[in-house]
Amino acid sequence: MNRVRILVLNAALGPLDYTVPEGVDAVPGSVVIAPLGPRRVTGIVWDEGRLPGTEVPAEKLRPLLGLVPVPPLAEPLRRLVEWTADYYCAAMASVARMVLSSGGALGGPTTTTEYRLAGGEPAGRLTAQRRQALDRLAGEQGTIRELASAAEVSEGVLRGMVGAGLIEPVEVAIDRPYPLADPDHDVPSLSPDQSEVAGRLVEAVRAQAFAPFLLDGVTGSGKTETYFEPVAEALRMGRQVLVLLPEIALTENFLARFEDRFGAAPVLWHSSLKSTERRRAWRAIAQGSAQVVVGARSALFLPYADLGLIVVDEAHEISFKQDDGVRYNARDVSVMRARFEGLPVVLASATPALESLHMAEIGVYERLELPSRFGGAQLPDIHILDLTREKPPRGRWLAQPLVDRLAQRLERGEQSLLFLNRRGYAPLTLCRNCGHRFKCPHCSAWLVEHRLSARLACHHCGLETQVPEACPECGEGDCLVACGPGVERIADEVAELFPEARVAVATSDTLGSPERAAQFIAEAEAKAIDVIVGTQLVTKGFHFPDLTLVGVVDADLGLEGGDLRAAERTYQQVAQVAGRAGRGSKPGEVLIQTRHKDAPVIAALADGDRDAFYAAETEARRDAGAPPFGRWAAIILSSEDEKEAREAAIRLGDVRPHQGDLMILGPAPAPLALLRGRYRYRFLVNAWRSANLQAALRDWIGRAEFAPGVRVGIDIDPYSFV
Ligand SMILES: Nc1ncnc2c1ncn2[C@@H]1O[C@H](COP(=O)(O)OP(=O)(O)OP(=O)(O)O)[C@@H](O)[C@H]1O
Ligand SMILES: [Zn+2]
Repeated sequence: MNRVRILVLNAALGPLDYTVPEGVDAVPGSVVIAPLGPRRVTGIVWDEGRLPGTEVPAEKLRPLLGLVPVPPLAEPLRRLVEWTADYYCAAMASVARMVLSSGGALGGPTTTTEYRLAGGEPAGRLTAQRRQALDRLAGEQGTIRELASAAEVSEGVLRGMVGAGLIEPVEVAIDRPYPLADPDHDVPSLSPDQSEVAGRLVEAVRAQAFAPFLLDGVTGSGKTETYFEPVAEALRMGRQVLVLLPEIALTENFLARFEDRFGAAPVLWHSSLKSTERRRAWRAIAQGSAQVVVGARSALFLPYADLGLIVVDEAHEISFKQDDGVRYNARDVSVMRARFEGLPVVLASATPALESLHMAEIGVYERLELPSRFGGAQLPDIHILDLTREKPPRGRWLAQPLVDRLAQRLERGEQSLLFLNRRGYAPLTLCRNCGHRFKCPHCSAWLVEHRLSARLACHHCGLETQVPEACPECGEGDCLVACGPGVERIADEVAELFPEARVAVATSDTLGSPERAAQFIAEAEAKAIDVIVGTQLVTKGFHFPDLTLVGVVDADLGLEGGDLRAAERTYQQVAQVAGRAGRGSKPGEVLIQTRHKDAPVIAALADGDRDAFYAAETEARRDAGAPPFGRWAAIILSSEDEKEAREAAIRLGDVRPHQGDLMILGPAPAPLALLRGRYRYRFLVNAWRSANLQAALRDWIGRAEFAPGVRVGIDIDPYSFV
């Protein structure tokens, strides 16, 4: 008799066994519907012998209800699901959910109903809500729910408008094909360096075998143009390509360049896609008609029918690390996927992660270098501005030499970029009268004032409140003081110094949607902006030829706090933002404001001595047994009840393993001791490379018992230490 074991997409359930009814072709990887008590569950038929579970006698098994009409998940993807779950100590079901991440795609129908404005003039007077909907929905099409959120009216209002004929339904085919990309649409002529690198990558695509590359090219060297050639080759071979980008705000720029090169847009994948777009993309990916997919990290787990190449652009970016749900690093999992599938993977960066450089050094990754900027542009001159000597006046943050350079740029009609990695107006607000500090009630964090939206916001849980007129503690009016600068405050300072300058704030608050990002890029390119004040969002990817000055407002900011990669991250951020200067024909200049001009990372930036920085950092990591020489893992215990969290931490501490190859620090209250209403305790584990870290952690946690309100999170290779 034919029985199968399935992986159910519900982490609370173990694997379940079923019989396969006559006529149902269930093979490993098939997505199936199965009965469970009175319910139906979705699952994936797994390979025999690879999902441990208790044997149920055959006569007790129920038959599967049927197959979901999607291609079975291929073997390499099943191995990737297993590997990811095992490596990151996550449930296989949670990983599998990322593969089948478009529930809607699994259903049967091939058309769906969307809505849009019917056009024409409404008869009679409109309610304010209907007016608002008409104003905001021009050019929009989507489900009622999506339109309601776009127009900020209730779904009821829109349904009423459908009834009144103001909004009309449209039948949309889910599987309508995407426009075809043409590998030979507009082929650039590459520089000799670029040609050599591109040639090597094209060869690897043709070879159809696992080959990891580190594409290490200075800012402005044309890494994108270069890796477009192996993309073109994969297209010629009829295979699919995945390009991972760290930030959705960067995609606009990328899409435009992609379209110029290939004559059609790629298929987009990110978390804010509309559900119909998601279904269409998922199905096209699984059927093989999506040629090139550009996406955020979650695109990595999709069921590509015939993948031929993976590119991870800005591969050093920490946003490739997911910090909730399955805590994985898309950069590392990309390499594993390439290995299981047998294909080349390219990690591209001007400031590679130390871990990636190390892999190149020991010969695991092949290193391809682009040592100079494209078109003869020079790397910018870098100067240190010692804030202990050049103090800005009270309440100001830009030292005089930087102000002078800004003035010069404005005079010459060139653009400047000021970088400060802090959103909002001020990181802390307090009452001048009683000293009350505005804190988030759910997190151990200050509320950040955002003047552009007149709100106080918690950057951890998203809480927002209006800025109060009076202090909630002492009741005194007009007594709030902003402490320290955020980008909005720097923008104010520039506006006061140069009232005629056109200043733009560029952060995730102001460039949150693709449309706004596109508008910002268009304005900057048209030189309608003189000074950009931005966070890490503007440090990478952007190419504005007339931008010739970069000011780093506070280079010391990233060095504070307990981040074990602080120096590396500071180096990367400053080097990336410096890389925005002088990309065209005019030379660029960078001023770095710091109070610690002798700190090794600042000195390395000043000397432009990347090799010295990486060498010193490598030695420091070796001494500390830190990655890539040793490994870290974090365990985070949390509960809504402080005492419960603390006791769980103590209990886990009591049963800690004593092994020579593991060092366990903690438990200690996390730096963010309260997050989203949960109290948090942390352990940090430092392991030798040879230790079986995951097995030790699983065994350790398995030995402790926790109250039901306690959550246990394991973070392998953590990037966040809060
Ligand atoms: N072969 C080429 N032909 C024409 N233009 C090119 C070529 N190579 C690069 N460019 C142009 O040079 C500029 C810089 O290239 P690109 O943005 O790809 O650099 P990058 O290496 O990705 O830099 P960064 O790491 O700073 O983002 C872009 O405007 C790009 O279009
Ligand atoms: Zn909060």
